[in-house]
Amino acid sequence: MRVVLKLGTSVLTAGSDRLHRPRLVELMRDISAVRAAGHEVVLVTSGAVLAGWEALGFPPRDRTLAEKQLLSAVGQSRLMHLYALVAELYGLDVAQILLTAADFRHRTRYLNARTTLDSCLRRGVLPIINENDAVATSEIRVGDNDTLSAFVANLAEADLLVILTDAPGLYTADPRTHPDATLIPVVERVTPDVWALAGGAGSHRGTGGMHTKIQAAEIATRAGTPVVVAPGDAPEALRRLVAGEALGTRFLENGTRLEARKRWILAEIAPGSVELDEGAARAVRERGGSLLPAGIHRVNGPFERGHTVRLLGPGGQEVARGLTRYPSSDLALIAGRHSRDIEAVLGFTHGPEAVHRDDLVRL
Ligand SMILES: Nc1ncnc2c1ncn2[C@@H]1O[C@H](COP(=O)(O)OP(=O)(O)O)[C@@H](O)[C@H]1O
Ligand SMILES: N[C@@H](CCC(=O)OP(=O)(O)O)C(=O)O
Repeated sequence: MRVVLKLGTSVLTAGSDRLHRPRLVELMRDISAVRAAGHEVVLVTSGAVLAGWEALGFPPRDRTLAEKQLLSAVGQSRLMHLYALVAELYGLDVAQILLTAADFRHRTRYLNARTTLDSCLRRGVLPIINENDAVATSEIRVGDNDTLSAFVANLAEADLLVILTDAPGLYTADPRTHPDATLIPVVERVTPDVWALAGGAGSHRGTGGMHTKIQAAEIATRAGTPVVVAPGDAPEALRRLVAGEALGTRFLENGTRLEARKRWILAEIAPGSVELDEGAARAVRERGGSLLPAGIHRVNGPFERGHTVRLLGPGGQEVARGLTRYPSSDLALIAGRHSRDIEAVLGFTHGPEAVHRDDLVRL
């Protein structure tokens, strides 16, 4: 299972006004146990602003963007330093990936982020993601890490998104102000009724309260990834959730991940195409295999890396549609050649496939 775990500031501080070291150790132990059981974990963390505030001796609260940027610039490296220290206790290496909304919007940046994330997971390194607050102006900010974690779950094609927070889950009303509110264990679909539970603006604490968690749930479940909002102080929360235990609120996925992805690929406008030889057309059509450059005899561009292209059989009929890993200019140079020659021809490689089977929809 590939899990994206989001830790809010409230979890990392454990009710105090600084990063709570013992809590970090507990959380890392939980992550390490889940990884030892064979799962992949991607961490999305908040806490940079808080860490900066702590490092500068708790200056008076100032919620302007400039101050947040300063505090996160100071705090991000300290936050990572702490993560590296506690990860080392469990023999884990960590990697820092800082993203903004622009990285999800631009195809090439999106694909590059995905490649780096994949490389970390392949090498057993724990990727730790936060918003790049220091450079994120209002137009390119995601703005809150709940939403960021949903974008990351899509990027990573996660099987589960776990959002740990200081509430035990989604309640029928904000439990801080409504002591009689009760836990909702399962949300089948994010409807207006569900949105209404988050309370109006102003009832939220932290960056977004429950509102941004529901938004994250909507984004991820729509792409086929289930989401759990659970209490960050529950012992071994991640291990228990991955094992299927009911804890907090579970938002059920809306269709399968593959269907969501295929819908997305088919919805793309695809002016570019590649013409396949008989063998490649058969491999793609009959076995749903990846398309290698060797099976391409003509490239009809222009198109960029990550664009949707039509895969045409020898008779000119469209056999499939998929996302190309190479732009048309590069693909023209490696068409008809063995994948092991890619690096020699281009001077770099984005992998052996022109279109990977995960990115391909047969027609
Ligand atoms: N319906 C609700 N159920 C649970 N919590 C809610 C609800 N509405 C608002 N909240 C508030 O959302 C808070 C969690 O969000 P937030 O403070 O932003 O945490 P984090 O730092 O983990 O993102 C809870 O402490 C709670 O006061
Ligand atoms: N990027 C910011 C966190 C923003 C955020 O969404 O915080 P939270 O509501 O605590 O998850 C930081 O590192 O401080």
